[in-house]
Amino acid sequence: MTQTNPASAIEITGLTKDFALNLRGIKLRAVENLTLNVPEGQVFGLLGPNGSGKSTTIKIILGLLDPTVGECKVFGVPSGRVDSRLNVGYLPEAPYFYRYLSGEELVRFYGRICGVPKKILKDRVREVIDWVGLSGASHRRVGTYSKGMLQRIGLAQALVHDPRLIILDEPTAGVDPVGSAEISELILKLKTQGKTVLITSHLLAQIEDICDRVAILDKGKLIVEGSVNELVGVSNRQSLIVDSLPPAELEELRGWLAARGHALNAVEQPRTRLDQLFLSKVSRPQKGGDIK
Ligand SMILES: Nc1ncnc2c1ncn2[C@@H]1O[C@H](COP(=O)(O)OP(=O)(O)OP(=O)(O)O)[C@@H](O)[C@H]1O
Repeated sequence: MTQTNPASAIEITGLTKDFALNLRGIKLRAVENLTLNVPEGQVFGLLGPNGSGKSTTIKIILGLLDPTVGECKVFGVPSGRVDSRLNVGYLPEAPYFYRYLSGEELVRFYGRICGVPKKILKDRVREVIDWVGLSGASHRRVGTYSKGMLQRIGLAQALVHDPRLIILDEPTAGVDPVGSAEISELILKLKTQGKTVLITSHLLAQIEDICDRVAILDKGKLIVEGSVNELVGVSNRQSLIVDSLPPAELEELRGWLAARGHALNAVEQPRTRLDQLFLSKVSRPQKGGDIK
């Protein structure tokens, strides 16, 4: 195995992907000259509007599609090679699971496909199902699971072979805010275990909360890439949160700042975020019960 950059989980260089649309040679450029580095051990958000090339990029990382131009390496191994996938777990955008299998049977099935040794498979399956909070429902048929439970069992199948890189395509699509917050918590736990997570999501507040870095694609091109703190922080301003001031004292403060050459730019009532309000009001489901 040739290891080019040990600090990179994914290295994409000059990647272009064209799809042939018809026999007359009309092509659609889904990804154009993309260069991207996903550092190992970080949560990385791949963002962009519908049709911007996120899923195409993921399929190339997974070796499901070949690049037209450029290259993609996973832990230093070209993504077209089968061994590049040994350390990758994948939760597709709309996973299709065989509905008559129980959660446990499903995860065991994927564990066998991924080569988890037989003697540890049973314990490993229980461990990951417990980890995603589905122990109490592991014998239920997957066809009876709610959307949130399906995403959790999908996460369990992606983790069963203990991969170093986990790719999650829209893991919270259609999941309610409680389920969504729990998936965010699981992603952050994966990070504390040293895993690399590549996630796509249209829930930008969630991405901001959990990602170290993000890349934004538009029409197949990389528009922005960087650390979330650098991208959304405003470096030349500060917020001070104080108890409510009577108008006279507020004017005094404004004058005090003006005398020192500073402006009081905004006086606002702090607001809680709607998702935090929602989470503080609704009950969390019992583990293994009707998890949403
Ligand atoms: N197999 C294919 N054949 C032809 N065109 C395709 C194919 N797969 C994707 N495309 C086109 O490539 C472009 C990028 O699609 P892609 O699915 O990568 O976008 P996306 O960012 O994942 O979108 P979404 O957020 O809707 O999932 C789109 O214009 C899409 O129609």
